Amino acid sequence: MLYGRLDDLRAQASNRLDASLRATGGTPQARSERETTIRMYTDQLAHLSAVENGLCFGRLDFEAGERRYIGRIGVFEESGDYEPLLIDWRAPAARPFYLATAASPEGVTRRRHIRTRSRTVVGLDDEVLDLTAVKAGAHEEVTGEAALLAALDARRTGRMQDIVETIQAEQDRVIRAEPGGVLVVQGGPGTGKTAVALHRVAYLLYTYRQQLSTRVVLVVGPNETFLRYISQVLPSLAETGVLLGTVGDLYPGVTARRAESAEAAEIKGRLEMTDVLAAAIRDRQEVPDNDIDITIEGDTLRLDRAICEDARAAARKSGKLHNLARPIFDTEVIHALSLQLAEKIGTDPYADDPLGGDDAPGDPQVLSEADLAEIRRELREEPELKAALDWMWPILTPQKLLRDLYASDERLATAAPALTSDERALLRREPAGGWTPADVPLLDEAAELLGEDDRPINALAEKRRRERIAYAEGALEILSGSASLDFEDDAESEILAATDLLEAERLADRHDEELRLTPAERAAADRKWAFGHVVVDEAQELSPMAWRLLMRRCPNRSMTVVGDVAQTGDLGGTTSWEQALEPYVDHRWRLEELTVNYRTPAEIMAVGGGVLAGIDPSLQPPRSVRHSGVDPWGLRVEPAQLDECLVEAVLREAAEVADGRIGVIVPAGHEYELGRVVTKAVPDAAIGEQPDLERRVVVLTVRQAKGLEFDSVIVVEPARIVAESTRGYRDLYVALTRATQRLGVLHTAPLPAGLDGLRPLTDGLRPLTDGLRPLTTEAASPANF
Ligand SMILES: Nc1ncnc2c1ncn2[C@@H]1O[C@H](COP(=O)(O)OP(=O)(O)OP(=O)(O)O)[C@@H](O)[C@H]1O
Repeated sequence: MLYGRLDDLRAQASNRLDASLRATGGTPQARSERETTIRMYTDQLAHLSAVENGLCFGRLDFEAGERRYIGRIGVFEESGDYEPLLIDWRAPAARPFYLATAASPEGVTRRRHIRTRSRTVVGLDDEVLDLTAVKAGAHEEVTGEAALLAALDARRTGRMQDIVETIQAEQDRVIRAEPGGVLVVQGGPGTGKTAVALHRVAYLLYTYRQQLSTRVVLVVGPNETFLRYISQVLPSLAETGVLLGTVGDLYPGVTARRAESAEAAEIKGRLEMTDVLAAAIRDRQEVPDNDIDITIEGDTLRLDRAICEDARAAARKSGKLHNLARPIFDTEVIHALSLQLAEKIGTDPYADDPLGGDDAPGDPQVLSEADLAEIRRELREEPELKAALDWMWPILTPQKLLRDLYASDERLATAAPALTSDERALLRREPAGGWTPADVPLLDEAAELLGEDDRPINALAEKRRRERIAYAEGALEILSGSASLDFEDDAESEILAATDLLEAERLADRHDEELRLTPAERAAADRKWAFGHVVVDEAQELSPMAWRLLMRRCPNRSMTVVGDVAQTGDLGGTTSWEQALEPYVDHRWRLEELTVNYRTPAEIMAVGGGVLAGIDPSLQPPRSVRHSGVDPWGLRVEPAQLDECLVEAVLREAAEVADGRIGVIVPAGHEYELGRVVTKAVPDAAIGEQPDLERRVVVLTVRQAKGLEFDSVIVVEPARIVAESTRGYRDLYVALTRATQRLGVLHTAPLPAGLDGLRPLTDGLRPLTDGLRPLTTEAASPANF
């Protein structure tokens, strides 16, 4: 019945779309409306297709006999009272599905999880919400335990899946929290922070669609690979129109793919770079050491240091941004030079009047104000002077400012005296070669400090608009035919002309809309876009400069910030939310903590916990929701055997996880060398900048593995991972917590401190496991769905 209704809705949308596509011609307004309709029905069809799988996944039975079905979207009866057939998981009426417990049943007597494959029910899990029926050993904090464990034990696919069927109570609270202000969601590895953040976006769009769909929600992730990994989640929840990006993507027109050292990125991320940029701009406001002679109409004028210094002081004092202050600088210089000329002319009683003025010779006021204006105009056109002005106060783009700064030891020394010479050397680079992600917040900051002179762009836009109005007026004239000619009365025809013009303007604006992009596309192209809500994932990795950029994009401070300060790997990242957020919102941010680890089985988390204790004994690892029954293994080998053993380990893990995914996490800089070793045995293993996560085996660094997960993980050379960064132990903690089932550690050097919970493989690389063991499962018969 539900799928029948879904098919009807699809057929309806499809017919309407066809009709809109078939329609042709019409007024510009009709065409524009058709465009909107086509977009609307296309979106509707995409939404209805997205919910095909798992359309209905839950049922609630209430004490009073009421029954509610919970699903991915709301579906209503076609006629009558439009009774809900299926309740959208985000609607308040669906909430007991996630919150009701035996201790607090909210009127619910039974919660049913319905598992489907295509359109067929393949399993039901019932929970009777009655304290007397609670089974010994069941987890009280977990709702829908059987369905949850089935989801957690499922093989990974290389793409993150939605969790809409098994959202847990502590996650539900975060998902449905009010959108205002900054909400920080802190949680250890695998606590569902990413999943929660994405479901929160879907919830906010459902609840506040009007405001958010036009202002757009921005989701920021740590890298491209991660964004691809999560990219299916929102579409599977029938939500599109959200902008996903890294901080490096947030400067329109710049693609930040250049690599650089972690140390250089850290320096660029420091807050003091705002002072460096401000100083770099001041450094571009130069005065000449020697006087510059400008010849105009046979007279030589002297552009001396004093004139330039006064002009510079006046332009700086204006308080305008660099590019916007240039006209002031020009005016001051030109004014001083024109006075020089006036003085020359005025003090030479025998001079011919060069400008044909009619002042009497000998009169000190030989030039009229009009003459002076003419002189100034001529001076403005003088190429020599123009070149001098361009040199002294150049109009700068952020790109030029930064490129020139990095390319010059002198400029760096002047702008960044507080950095050590070694630090400045890390910033030094030749202009060609593109931008790094850490450059992007600096470009953004520079754009703010330089100011954009948008007058030429506005003038062009206005010109285009007028052309379109003229065109639309023409179109209207043709449409209205001779109607306006029938008016005899002058006044009336004037009124008509005015309304015509209004209509023409409206049509011109409509025409603009016709060419329009979706709000998300417009947001991506606009540096000054103010997003309706911003979600930051792996937020602990953001540098202070990156925070500044994001706060600029979110002036209403409606943000969800998710991360784990124990997992910070970037040298410029934060280990304190307080420190990161205080400059922008002071103490006005809320903290929610997620405490249950859904990804990593308890055996693996015990190993991770040992490393975490070494990082900071006050940090608690999250509680794992399940055991796997498989202890993580460790194998020390001779360096000469490493390649061979790595291949063996990969093959054996592949056999263990059948069609699951294996992640081989290696020290940075060794991904290609070890990747080649692996690809010899597994030719389609993925390596590289943006590895394909859907391949069975992926070789990657910790930085690339951030936020990802695999059925089985092999960590290679942990001591080297620790040694390569001052945050090496945190990196190791991240690496150890990527597995959903199995973990192995292969090493040639002694293990780093804290990593002593591994089971040594004394007998080589024989298969170890007796399989995963979920804690409890309870299945009801699929018959009575
Ligand atoms: N309620 C849930 N039901 C089913 N699966 C869940 C649930 N919560 C989390 N998971 C699963 O647990 C895994 C970890 O979730 P997620 O990646 O969101 O965690 P995280 O806190 O962002 O981890 P990390 O900090 O390590 O990146 C994912 O596979 C996710 O689908």
